[in-house]
Amino acid sequence: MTTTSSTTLRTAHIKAILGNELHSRLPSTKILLVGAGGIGCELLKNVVLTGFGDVTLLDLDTIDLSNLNRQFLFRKKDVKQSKAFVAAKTANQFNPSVRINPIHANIKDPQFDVAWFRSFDIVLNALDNLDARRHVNRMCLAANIPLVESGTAGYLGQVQPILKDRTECFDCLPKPVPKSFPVCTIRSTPSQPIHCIVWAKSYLLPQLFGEDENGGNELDEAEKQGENEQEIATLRKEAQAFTLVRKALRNSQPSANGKMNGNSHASGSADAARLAFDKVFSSDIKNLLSMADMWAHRAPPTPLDFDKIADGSFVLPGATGSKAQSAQTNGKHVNGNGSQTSAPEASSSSSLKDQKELSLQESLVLFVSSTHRLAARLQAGEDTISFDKDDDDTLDFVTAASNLRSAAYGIAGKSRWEIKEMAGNIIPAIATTNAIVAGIIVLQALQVLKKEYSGLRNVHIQRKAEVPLSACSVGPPSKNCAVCRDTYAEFLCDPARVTLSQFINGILGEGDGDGTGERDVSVYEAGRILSDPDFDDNLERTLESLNVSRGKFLNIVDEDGEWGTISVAIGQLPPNHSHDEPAFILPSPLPLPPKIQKPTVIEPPSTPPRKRSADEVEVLNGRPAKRPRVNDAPEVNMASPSKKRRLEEDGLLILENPNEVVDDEPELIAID
Ligand SMILES: Nc1ncnc2c1ncn2[C@@H]1O[C@H](COP(=O)(O)OP(=O)(O)OP(=O)(O)O)[C@@H](O)[C@H]1O
Ligand SMILES: [Zn+2]
Repeated sequence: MTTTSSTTLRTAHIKAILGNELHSRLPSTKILLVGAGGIGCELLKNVVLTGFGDVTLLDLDTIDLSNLNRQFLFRKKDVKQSKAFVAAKTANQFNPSVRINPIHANIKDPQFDVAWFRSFDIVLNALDNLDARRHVNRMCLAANIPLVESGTAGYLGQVQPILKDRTECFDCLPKPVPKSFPVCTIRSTPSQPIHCIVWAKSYLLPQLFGEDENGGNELDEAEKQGENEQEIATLRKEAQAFTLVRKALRNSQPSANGKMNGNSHASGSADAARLAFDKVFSSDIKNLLSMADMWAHRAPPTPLDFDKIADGSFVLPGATGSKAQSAQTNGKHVNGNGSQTSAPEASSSSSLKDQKELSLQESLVLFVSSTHRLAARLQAGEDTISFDKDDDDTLDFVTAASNLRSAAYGIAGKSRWEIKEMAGNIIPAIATTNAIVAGIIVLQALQVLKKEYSGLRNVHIQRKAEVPLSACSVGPPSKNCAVCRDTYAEFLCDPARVTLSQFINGILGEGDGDGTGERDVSVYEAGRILSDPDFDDNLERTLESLNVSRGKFLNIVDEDGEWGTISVAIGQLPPNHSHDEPAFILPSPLPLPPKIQKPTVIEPPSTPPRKRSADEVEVLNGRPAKRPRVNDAPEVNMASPSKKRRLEEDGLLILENPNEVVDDEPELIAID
């Protein structure tokens, strides 16, 4: 059989489905596929088998053993290799005539600038985090390249085609913020297993093995939010007392084999695990109990007793008879120095051990042994240890500590398996959901390439047996979106030779102030403000000295809120650009932002504008401003911070929250 005939046979079916015209375009269509994980592997397979011929596959990660259950392009021998390279090599065998260019890198790296994005016909996202998704969304808008965005969470999945000025972008709709808990719930009044898990993972583990020496910032914040002052003061003292335990963990010699030493005095030196236990599960709880008010309407916790748990005589209130006994020892024998002959982590080779609930005594043994293992790592030179769901020592520690805390607060315990899932924020990935999503991505991509925009759909995979897939028409861009409503432009330059004022004047050009030309503007990079009409200190500095480089965006915001924001991507000069020419190339034509309907503003009292001092404004080299004007979140409407500033300059004081105390402003007018 000749090569031609085998190719013809290979493509006969797909050609019949797609039609000659579209099918013949696929080999030369340039696709960027971002992410070679669960969705990415399925998608690469689809892309290759559909007949696309030029694929760039980018992923920053290496293969982990836990990926193998669903990332079917990888085998055990590939663990620790680059995902992009292995996926490309495996998928190439499905169709050797496809060019797959693997890149092992972060999509946010500066070399992947707008011009690079523009070199593709379409971008397909197979990512797993908001930050990277937002970045690609923005780059595709700036480059005006269609994007198909996707995601799965267990049985749920979603595919969203995004076309500039035609559809909603990824940021048009606000995204849910990750769940957080009030600091006092975590630190003193937990009522659910997750509170104890978060405490063990995000408070106790960093306190003992991480950088955070007193968790002060969190408490300062809680105080500002108006949480109970006395409780905060107690928590502050509690945090300071960790210093002693941290020292012991870094200096003490844990007893042999990770066995717990029931009596610190008997060993001649304080045992660090015992010290940690006594502090957090006994003294700290006793301190909290001394605040009677706190327990007037809720069940008080029970301080735990190391020795009694170790010898099996500890009884929690409410536990009675044989239940109490089995809850504590599980019938296991405990020897004289408090070590259990079969520690849970060593007791069984079966994975079932991960799924059983630990007795109080087993939690204690695990607490001591994991503390010793982590302390040994610090003593062996590790600077700090933070939680990683795949690091057995940290997972054991969090399992033990959260279960002990749950016991003290009368909360149900959780197995190591459940804790891994909860502490690791794991949403089980289901290969079938990934496969369905990957199939839909290709269908939407084909729709985009055919330019049949009426057929574009936001598709959801849902857990409804009657309607497993829902396909909704795509919405238009949101009028208020601070990402896709910007006017995009590109400024090619050598950041070491271009000043901020050259940039501003160049982009605004010589117009008459009607969207172009000289007008009052502020310039931002991400959350930093680089200049505004009252702050000109940076104007003669180079972009490089302001840490503005290739791949970043500078936003030009109209001070009067009359014109839309211009979002300028910084790109590279062409290699043949002469050194004698200006060190930048302006976009042609210059960006012309749309006119904005001016919001009605209450006439403020006239007060002379106040010049800002340098330390009040942006602090360069990445340090945050004392009082940042805008935050980093793309949802922020860039017009509103400057509107807020204008009002402030006009004498109105805008409070961040209703409790903010103002001491130097005698007259306040409350406005909504
Ligand atoms: N900024 C980024 N640049 C490049 N690749 C990225 C970036 N952020 C995430 N990725 C990649 O996106 C892929 C997402 O795949 P997936 O959701 O299956 O995650 P995973 O890390 O493989 O699995 P799990 O998180 O369950 O261990 C990962 O391979 C990840 O490395
Ligand atoms: Zn948008």
